Amino acid sequence: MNRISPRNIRKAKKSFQALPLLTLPSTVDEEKDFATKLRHACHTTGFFYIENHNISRETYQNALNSSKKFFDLPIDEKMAIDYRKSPAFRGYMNLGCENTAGKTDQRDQIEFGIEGSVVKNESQNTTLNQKNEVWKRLIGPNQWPNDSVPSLKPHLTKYMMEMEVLSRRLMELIALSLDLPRNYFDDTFRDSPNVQFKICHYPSLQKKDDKGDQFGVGCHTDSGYLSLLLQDDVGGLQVQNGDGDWTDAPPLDGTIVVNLGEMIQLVTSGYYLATPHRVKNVYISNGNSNTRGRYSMPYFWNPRLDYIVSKIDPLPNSLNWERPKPMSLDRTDSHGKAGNILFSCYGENAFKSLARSHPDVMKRHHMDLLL
Ligand SMILES: O=C(O)CCC(=O)C(=O)O
Ligand SMILES: [Fe+2]
Repeated sequence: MNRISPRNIRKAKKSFQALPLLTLPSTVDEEKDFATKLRHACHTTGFFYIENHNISRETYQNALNSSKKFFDLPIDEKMAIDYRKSPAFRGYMNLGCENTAGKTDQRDQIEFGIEGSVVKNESQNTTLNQKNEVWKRLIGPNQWPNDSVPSLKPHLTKYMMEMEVLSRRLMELIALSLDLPRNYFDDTFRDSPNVQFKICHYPSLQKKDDKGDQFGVGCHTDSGYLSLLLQDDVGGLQVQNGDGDWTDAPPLDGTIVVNLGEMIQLVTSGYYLATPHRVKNVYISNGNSNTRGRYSMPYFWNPRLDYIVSKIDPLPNSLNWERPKPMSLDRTDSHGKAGNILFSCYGENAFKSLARSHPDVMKRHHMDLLL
């Protein structure tokens, strides 16, 4: 099979200057018109804002406020839920723990997923060692700071429940936008989809004139289907267009930023785009650089871990290409690394993506995979 380089796949993407704002339909009558707009946004930018999303202000403000309380705690209290204790990469990640394409990210964060129990190897009662079931290692419990910030668990659990409803609705609308039956993606997300949910804190730059090139997270594409981002009013998120230029995705009150991941790019044979993005740290004048900064809540809506990715084949003829078709999509730019191979099993991609960014967890819990 012919391969084109990730650089050329990027070139094949159409340029954009600003990101669209879409109003989710309230009635079935509004869906057709919405689906056309959604198709255009997913095909040309892969990144857009939504309003009328039904996530209540109370729900997301509570989630954000409780999260800020956590980040304001002394470091030893935050480290009580250190993510390195978790084979499933869950918990608090201090500054310096994460990298994108080998460069340290300037953010700290708490990682959550679906509540589960560590999967054991039945015969030996030890942690799994079959390399081909590597995705089972992502199943496990969350770490909650129940003693230090008791409100965090109920507030984030409520937020995640509302985001699940929104994600399922968006997948239904995405199916319609591709001229597919509205339940087309139901099987992909049945039982327990691999939700990843994070609260990120991007510390302020130290000085006003510190323009620099300090990134909270470097240029990357997300690995799943949908990423739904709630950001505070600080800003710093940037999106790369088809010419390689960067467009700001500033905060718009009451909206959620949606972007598409590598899996949906793959299943649509590149008709929909997984768009590269990054976050720049900014200077906040009233901030103490240790505790204040930008806060964001990215929610990643991913397939169930054992889902074998299968392309929509053929893509409906009604989908017009407004840019050249990519010749191959079995490799993409992922987490800033060119030539990232995509496995057919979604869970393997998910594990690999975390493994790359978090070598400490690999050394502590998954040494057998490194040998
Ligand atoms: O915090 C943000 O604005 C974006 C975060 C992001 O892109 C990610 O964690 O994948
Ligand atoms: Fe991202």
